[in-house]
Amino acid sequence: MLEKSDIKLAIAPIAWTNDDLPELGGENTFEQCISEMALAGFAGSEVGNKYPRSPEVLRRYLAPRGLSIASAWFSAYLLTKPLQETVDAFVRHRDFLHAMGAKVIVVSEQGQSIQGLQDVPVFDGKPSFTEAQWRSLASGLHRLGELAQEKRMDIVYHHHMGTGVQTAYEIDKLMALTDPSLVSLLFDTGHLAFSGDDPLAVLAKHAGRVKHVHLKDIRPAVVEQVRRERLSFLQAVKAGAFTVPGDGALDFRPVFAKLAEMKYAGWLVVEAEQDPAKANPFEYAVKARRYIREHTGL
Ligand SMILES: O=C1C[C@@H](O)[C@H](O)[C@@H](O)C1=O
Ligand SMILES: [Co+2]
Repeated sequence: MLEKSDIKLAIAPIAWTNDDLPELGGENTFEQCISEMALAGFAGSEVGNKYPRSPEVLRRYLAPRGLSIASAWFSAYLLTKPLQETVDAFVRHRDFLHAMGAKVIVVSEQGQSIQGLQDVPVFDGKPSFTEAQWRSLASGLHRLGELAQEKRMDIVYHHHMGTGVQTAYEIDKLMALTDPSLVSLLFDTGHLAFSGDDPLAVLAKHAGRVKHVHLKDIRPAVVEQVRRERLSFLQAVKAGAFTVPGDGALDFRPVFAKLAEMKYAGWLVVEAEQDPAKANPFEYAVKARRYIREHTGL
């Protein structure tokens, strides 16, 4: 069983306002978003672009609502820009998260990613790294891992649709090429299921590396439509490929059991971007919270 003392539950603001697609939820305010997170029973949040970037100001909004910051996404450009540019941006991001009390930093290589391109089919257009690129990604991540450790933090790599680290095979490769003491893994159920991989198998294989979890469900009929109609990642999001745990096709019970067996301690973050005009973010947050309670007792 997952222990209350080990696990903190968070929800990502992307269900209220989508940073990748600003037209989704542009009308939802920051204060509505964090108030509804707290009301739905969550203790933490990741960071969206409406959040104040001053740690002092952000804390003033979060503390009365009993929320803290679990982490936040960082886009690395290790394969396409001079290392120093990524390092400088990473240090600013790290220091902000450190001031907010977060312990992990979500990192994703975006140099050749197609996740933000509206018209590139996500199943056909993803990059595949050459051996030289894999080596330079690993060495850049080692540098970011060292910088994180200066503040006693860890980087957690986010495998993601439309990127060079999407499939189970690519995750295996990245894990094999990187030093476990410097590079940990973010396990995102929805991206693995979308990709056609078995989330549970990936979790079991890399249990020792997983230090952050995104709980996302999928609607398989929409994923099938994305394949058939050659939609992009953002078109897939708009069409409703993702939803909250308990609302889609994934059975999270074996995932929760595996996390308990491996004595996972850290954040479980509900993260389900979809169109807030179709899927009311507060109602879906409540639905997710209820599902987690029902299946974990948390
Ligand atoms: O963790 C994530 C952050 C988002 O910006 C991203 O596109 C989403 O799919 C995700 O998993
Ligand atoms: Co995620």
